[in-house]
Amino acid sequence: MNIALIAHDRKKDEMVNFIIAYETVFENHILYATGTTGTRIMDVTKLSIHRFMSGPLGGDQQIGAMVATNEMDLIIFLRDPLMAQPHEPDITALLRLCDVQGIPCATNIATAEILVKALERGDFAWRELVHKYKPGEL
Ligand SMILES: O=C(CO)COP(=O)(O)O
Repeated sequence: MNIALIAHDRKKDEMVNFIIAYETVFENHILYATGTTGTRIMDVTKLSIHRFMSGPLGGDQQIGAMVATNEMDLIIFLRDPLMAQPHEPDITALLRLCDVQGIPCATNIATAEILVKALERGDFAWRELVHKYKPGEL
């Protein structure tokens, strides 16, 4: 399963602690992240993560491109709802694309926990079928 991990600055500690708690689940999947989030997680876990650009430099858009082509299966995006971001249009675009493609996207830790437990149970196994098709074929 392709999973994207993204956290705004004041949510990064929460993200890191969350990933540590569920490292044994995440180690079975292909992980992607925006630049700084990925570095922070790799610093404290054994996980290997493909890092895109930092969010403000286009990382959200790069993950959005994978969503657009239906290659991303699940996103955990711990947004900071109390601080304006310079790249707000990119964030909105990514969330919109998740709705376009019907991709599960948790924007807070409570939802993230539910999605990870579902992932652990195999509830998203049907997504593997999607990978058999080229972008646009479905
Ligand atoms: O800004 C972000 C997402 O919108 C996150 O980017 P970083 O992980 O590079 O801090």
